[in-house]
Amino acid sequence: MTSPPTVIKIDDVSKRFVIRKEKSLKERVVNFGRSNLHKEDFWALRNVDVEIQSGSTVGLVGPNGSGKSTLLKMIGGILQPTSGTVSLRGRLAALLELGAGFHPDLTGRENVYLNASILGLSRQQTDRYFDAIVDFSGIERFIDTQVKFYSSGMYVRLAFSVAVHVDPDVLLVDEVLAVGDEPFQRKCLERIRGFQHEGRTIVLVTHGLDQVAEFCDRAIVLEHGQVMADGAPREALRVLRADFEAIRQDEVERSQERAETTGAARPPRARVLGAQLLTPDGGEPLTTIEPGDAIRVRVQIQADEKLEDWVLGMGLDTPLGAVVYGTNTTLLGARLDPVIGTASFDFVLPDLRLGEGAYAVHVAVAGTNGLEIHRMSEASHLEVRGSGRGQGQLSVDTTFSPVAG
Ligand SMILES: Nc1ncnc2c1ncn2[C@@H]1O[C@H](COP(=O)(O)OP(=O)(O)OP(=O)(O)O)[C@@H](O)[C@H]1O
Repeated sequence: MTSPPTVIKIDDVSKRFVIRKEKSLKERVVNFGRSNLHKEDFWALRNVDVEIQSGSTVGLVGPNGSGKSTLLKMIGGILQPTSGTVSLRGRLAALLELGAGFHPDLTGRENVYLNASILGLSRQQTDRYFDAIVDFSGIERFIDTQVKFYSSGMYVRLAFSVAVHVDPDVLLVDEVLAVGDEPFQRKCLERIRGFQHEGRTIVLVTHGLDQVAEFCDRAIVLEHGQVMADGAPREALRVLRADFEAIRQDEVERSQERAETTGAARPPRARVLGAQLLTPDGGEPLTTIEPGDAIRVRVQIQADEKLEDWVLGMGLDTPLGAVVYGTNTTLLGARLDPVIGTASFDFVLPDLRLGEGAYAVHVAVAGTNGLEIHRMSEASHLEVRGSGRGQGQLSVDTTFSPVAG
């Protein structure tokens, strides 16, 4: 079998922006008479290589400022790379940041024609699609209003509607979809699904990781302008979650250091060392269960300083990080004695009626004031075998019968 042709080829692409910064007062005095701005190079993308095959749906994910929109704009031809090349085959339609593509002083109607012509449609072709475009957008009342008076949701409605009606081979969608209301977002996602069935190529920038898991057959994780992971969404998202966790932990540590230097009260140094899953009697390690089995989660923590007034939390997450279940010692009405050094604690979960699949166990130590001290989001992993009688995160012994009469 031959693999589908490549429609987007990003070859060793880097993008540099020049940032102008205000000089400090000292610099202004030293450089008196010259500009108050100094320039600094900023690399938004560095040596990115990506090939996207026809018919695939790719999610571009990553922390804020990691270069996702820059890469998407480069695929869309809105930005040129500083070095490297981007090539694209087929007709492209793009829904990029708000403001791109539409002229503010023109009406919605005029913008539809302008936009469609930029995307390669003749006036006659646009005439044919026009009613469908306006109908899908749901903003017919405002179609003869200048778009500068549109709300961001109205704007996106019209822009998305044009993008999906011009028969594109490649559809680029930036996060902007998120400003549409819920029914419209649903409609867009349905349309994107339709596109997938028709074998079109879609590149989606999003922070909705569940959207990536649901829609994409591939995810690319960008961080600091570089590709950190590229592959099956589940694996790529695991890398991203680990990154987020590291960023979060970094922030906690920085705020602790800040508290130290300012003399403010800071939480004690403590961390989760790990967790093991055991049979309920605590005898055997365990990795796989049947729905309805019980498990014992043994948690180890380390307190480098006396840990008082504290809370221990534990929970189960899907591979994408959605919490399926969580609890903590406050909710359970348990009082924790002060701890110093290492200590272990058991949570016993009887009758765990989880649906088939993989789950991660998270564990966190927090103060009774609610401030988290340390969290381990994948302290352990649990696999639940299924009965094949249902889907989702719950296992239910559902019965079925026709109603007589
Ligand atoms: N025109 C520009 N001039 C200077 N810097 C820019 C410009 N456009 C983007 N950047 C910078 O490049 C970096 C990447 O921006 P980009 O918008 O691609 O990130 P992103 O991953 O899409 O972020 P977000 O999730 O916040 O939308 C950011 O640090 C941003 O400030």
